[in-house]
Amino acid sequence: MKKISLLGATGSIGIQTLSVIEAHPDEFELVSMSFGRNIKSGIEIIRKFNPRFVAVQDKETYEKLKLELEIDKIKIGYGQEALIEAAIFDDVDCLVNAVVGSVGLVPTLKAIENKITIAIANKETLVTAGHLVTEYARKHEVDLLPVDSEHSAIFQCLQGEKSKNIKRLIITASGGSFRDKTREELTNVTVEQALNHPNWSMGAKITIDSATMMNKGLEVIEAHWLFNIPYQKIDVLLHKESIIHSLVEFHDRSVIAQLGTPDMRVPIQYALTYPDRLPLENAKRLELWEHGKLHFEKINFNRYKCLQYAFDSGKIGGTMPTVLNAANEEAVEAFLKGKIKFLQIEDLIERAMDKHKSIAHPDLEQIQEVDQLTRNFVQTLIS
Ligand SMILES: NC(=O)C1=CN([C@@H]2O[C@H](COP(=O)(O)OP(=O)(O)OC[C@H]3O[C@@H](n4cnc5c(N)ncnc54)[C@H](OP(=O)(O)O)[C@@H]3O)[C@@H](O)[C@H]2O)C=CC1
Ligand SMILES: CC(=O)[C@@H](O)[C@H](O)COP(=O)(O)O
Ligand SMILES: [Mn+2]
Repeated sequence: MKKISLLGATGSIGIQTLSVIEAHPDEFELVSMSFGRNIKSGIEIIRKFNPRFVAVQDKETYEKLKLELEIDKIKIGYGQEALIEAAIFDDVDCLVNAVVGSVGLVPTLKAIENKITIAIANKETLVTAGHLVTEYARKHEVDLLPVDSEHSAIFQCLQGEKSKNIKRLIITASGGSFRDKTREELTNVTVEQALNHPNWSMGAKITIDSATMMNKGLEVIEAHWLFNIPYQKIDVLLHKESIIHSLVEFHDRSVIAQLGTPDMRVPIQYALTYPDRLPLENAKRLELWEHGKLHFEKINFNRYKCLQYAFDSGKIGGTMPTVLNAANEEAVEAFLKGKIKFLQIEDLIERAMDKHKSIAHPDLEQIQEVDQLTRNFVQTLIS
């Protein structure tokens, strides 16, 4: 029985993780969990899965939850300390980090210190402090298992392979909601249009990231850290069907790809069962003949500026990816709230990066400081 702590239980990845846990009651047990403020969904999950500890985002949600739950044996808490407690609660074997944003960083580091295997969906954590997370994982001999579909694909392609034989990683990108629009046509796009991803049903933040192509940028940085591969050996390929989840080219020109219908339960379950596999009964089988043609296109970096910024920040290194991530988190939130236009997201990121002088090999404190300063700077520009 694998004991799971799940951060971000009410989200898109969280709910799908719970469906995997529910499908295999003899394999997995939910020991602890967190959510933000979505108390209705949180209570449903608590009643169904009976976790021993629940963390919520703030005191107000905590007070409401206390009134709703008459079950004494569930411990609850709020804020950053509670998020950490949920991550490392009692005898947890595996932390599924499915929270959104860099708030997931410290709980991840603490879980690694406690020798808990990490199944990581929360890509912002790896972008903002990939060197710290991977150094910690090496030092404490903890597995860092990818949940993001592209990284799970690469991870599966690399099973039994030596990393010295890799020529390049090829990360596929759907192009997001606006892939058929020109840059000019992006000027007045709405939040509702941006949230309409062609292939995946996901949380709001990542869906906007897909539309700006920042999601792919974050994934490039995530791949750099997870697979210890230089940026020069990472390519992005437009593939609008999201059937090929990513590919690895080896020195002998052989290319291995991982395919499947777009269903996040597959990479989630693989991270939970690795190196084994379990059936996923109600997942749609891939029948390639149903798709007829698959499409591929070269990336135009002038069209997708956020992807260029992500490569730039990764190559500069130090605290520059922290700035990229924090500026993006703030800008996307502002766009979702209707405070800025779609194309201003990339402008704000560019301005934050231009202003910043990267600090090499930052420690946690420096990362947190740069993260906060960047957020303040972007908020000032917005207001
Ligand atoms: N969705 C997907 O298919 C994929 C997602 N990912 C990555 O996985 C992560 C989660 O994505 P997704 O599930 O789509 O996101 P969602 O927005 O659907 O869910 C986010 C979860 O985090 C909680 N949360 C949000 N902010 C805070 C906070 N400040 N403190 C504590 N908890 C918080 C939310 O709680 P509440 O509901 O109460 O607000 C919710 O449970 C992201 O990093 C994303 O990039 C990667 C690959 C695919
Ligand atoms: C499901 C998943 O892993 C997402 O990150 C997905 O990749 C988004 O698709 P695009 O960013 O390619 O549009
Ligand atoms: Mn992805």
